[in-house]
Amino acid sequence: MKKITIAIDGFSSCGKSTMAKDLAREVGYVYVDTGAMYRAVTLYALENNMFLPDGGIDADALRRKMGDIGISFRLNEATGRPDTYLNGERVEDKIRSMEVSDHVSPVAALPFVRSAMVALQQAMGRDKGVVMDGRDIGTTVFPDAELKIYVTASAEVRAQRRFDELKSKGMDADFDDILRNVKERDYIDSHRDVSPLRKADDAIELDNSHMTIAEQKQWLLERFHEACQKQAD
Ligand SMILES: Nc1ncnc2c1ncn2[C@@H]1O[C@H](COP(=O)(O)OP(=O)(O)OP(=O)(O)O)[C@@H](O)[C@H]1O
Ligand SMILES: Nc1ccn([C@@H]2O[C@H](COP(=O)(O)O)[C@@H](O)[C@H]2O)c(=O)n1
Repeated sequence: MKKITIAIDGFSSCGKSTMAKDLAREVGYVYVDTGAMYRAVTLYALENNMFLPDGGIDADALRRKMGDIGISFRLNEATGRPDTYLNGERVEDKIRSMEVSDHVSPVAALPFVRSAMVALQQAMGRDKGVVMDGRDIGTTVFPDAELKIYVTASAEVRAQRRFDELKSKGMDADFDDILRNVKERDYIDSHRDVSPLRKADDAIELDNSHMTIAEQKQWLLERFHEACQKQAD
């Protein structure tokens, strides 16, 4: 069967990567978490003191250093999932911190950051057989993807899911703080000039507010088989 490209976009913390990883594993495709790439650039900027005292980013300093930022994924044998590496260091935990979450959207709005990440993502998906999740995969990275999904859920449901996740990992979590971050990122991501978050015209919308993980996995698998069938006809 010919491999296809699957683009999963949507708001923060709505379950995109959970769905994407599950599907990739089920059908033997490569999974790419593009949010992790923007998070890695943000971590680099934080660790290299590129944020100004007022919280803004020193864009010129980051632009000069873009060539020094190496982002890659390596399969974690224990989890069976890819981990994110920044210049050879495994940064999977660091990039999920609240500090990175609080700084990532302004970094991801910078045109030179986006063009560098989009080029990497297009190279990763060149041979198809990829499930990629993010904000602009169906609109900018792979506008010709055979299957595009746009996931939504209420901000409160999403914040609760993230809160539960952090608690279950034994990490500090404050619901109001998470809700504020989710809403703030949604706003910046959907209002930036370059590739704002929006549903591609040909994307299938899924509101998973009242779905279980197992139900959304099954739903996506069905959409995958339909898209493959359409491709074969
Ligand atoms: N249908 C669901 N019901 C309950 N919890 C869910 C559901 N889907 C995902 N989750 C949980 O919600 C949390 C956020 O999911 P996930 O990380 O997949 O979202 P995301 O959209 O990829 O987020 P981000 O954009 O921030 O990377 C995870 O803890 C995940 O296990
Ligand atoms: N294709 C993408 C993916 C992500 N972003 C930005 O990164 C932030 C973190 O992404 P998560 O998926 O890990 O939540 C996100 O809020 C966006 O600002 C992006 O711009 N494009």
